[in-house]
Amino acid sequence: MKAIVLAAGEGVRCAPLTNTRSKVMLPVANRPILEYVISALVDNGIEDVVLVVGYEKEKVMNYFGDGNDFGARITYVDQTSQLGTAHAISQAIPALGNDNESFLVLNGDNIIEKETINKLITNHAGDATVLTTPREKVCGYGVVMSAAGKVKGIFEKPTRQISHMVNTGIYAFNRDIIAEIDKTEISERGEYEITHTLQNMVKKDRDVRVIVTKNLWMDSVYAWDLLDINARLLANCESNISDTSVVYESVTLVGDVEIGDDTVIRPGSYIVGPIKIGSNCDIGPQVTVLPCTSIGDNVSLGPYTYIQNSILMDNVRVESHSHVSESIIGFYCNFGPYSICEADNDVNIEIENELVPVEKSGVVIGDDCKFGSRTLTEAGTLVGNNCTVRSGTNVDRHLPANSTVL
Ligand SMILES: CC(=O)N[C@H]1[C@@H](OP(=O)(O)O)O[C@H](CO)[C@@H](O)[C@@H]1O
Repeated sequence: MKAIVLAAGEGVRCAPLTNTRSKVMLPVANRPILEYVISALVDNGIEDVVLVVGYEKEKVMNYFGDGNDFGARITYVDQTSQLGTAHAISQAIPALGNDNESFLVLNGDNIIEKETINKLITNHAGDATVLTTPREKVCGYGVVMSAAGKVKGIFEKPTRQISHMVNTGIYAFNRDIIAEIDKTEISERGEYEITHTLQNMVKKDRDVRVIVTKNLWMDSVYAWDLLDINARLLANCESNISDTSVVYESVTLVGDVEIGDDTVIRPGSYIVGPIKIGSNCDIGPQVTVLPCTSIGDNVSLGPYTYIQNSILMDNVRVESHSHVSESIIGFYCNFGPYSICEADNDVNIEIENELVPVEKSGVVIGDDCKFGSRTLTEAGTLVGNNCTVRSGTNVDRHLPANSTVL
């Protein structure tokens, strides 16, 4: 069996993190989301992957190459305009070859477990099989109504809560879906949507089946959702300290801590797993890192810094006495001494002119930002790429890219 993985979209609601890379390339537990999708396929013996790319495609192609390093054979299909999921699939189908075998379709930005894919492969029957999962809140998703294992209706982002079964966007299709995709009309959202194709098939009494999974399926709609995904993935991490790293004797490591090559953890630091720390980092002395934190490569954390439940991407530098909680910090950011990325409960974050309530939130900071000393970035703030925040200032609202706060 082969798989089509959809990785062309931008992920606008994850901005600013997606301003210069697509959502599938955002790191969680120090790996891009898409790498977990490809691993789950390879672990099920699916090595032929057609990757539909578009937005910032070079970053995807440079990282995954021909797929060999990941145990896969990747063929890229360029979806030059993002006209919807049905359109993306139709562009990719020719790359599957002519063997008439059924195939899988997955989103490149959802985390799934190997067993879930196995269940879909082994239970696929009929013309199409839709993988669903129960969710209390279905807002923003496609939802599925079913009876006796058959789809009775599939509705894209309905305004009313008509079912608790979310469409995961993971499917097994027979090749004759191609003819149905070709007939799909443009939706009211202005896209060719595979859910629309499936609904048309249901109406024609074609055999569209449903499989329910209660296994892990995680989607990052907003940037801060990455923290939940990060925590779930770190729960599987095991203690592993590279032989080439140096961990001073007075360092306390509690629980599962992974430390990459050539990283130094200086005296008096206190690190509570699950935590992943990349290669070539310089941590401490007297640094506290608490669960569930991922620290990328070439990160430096100065004396007495405190980091908790956060993602620090590669090449971040946090100077002494700084504090980062519940936050996501993009590549190549710098914080001067005594900087605070604050966290708070029940924060409303404005995204695309909508206020999104978040139970607990810190800040989300894009790439290449420079903070002077004694800066305070308030909970719920999004800072665009390449901003400069001068010493002693507060950031109390979203900053567009390239801003300077004096
Ligand atoms: C048109 C389409 O394919 N919509 C899918 C797809 O939505 P996006 O907004 O394109 O991510 O993925 C969702 C799962 O992440 C699924 O619930 C939904 O039905």
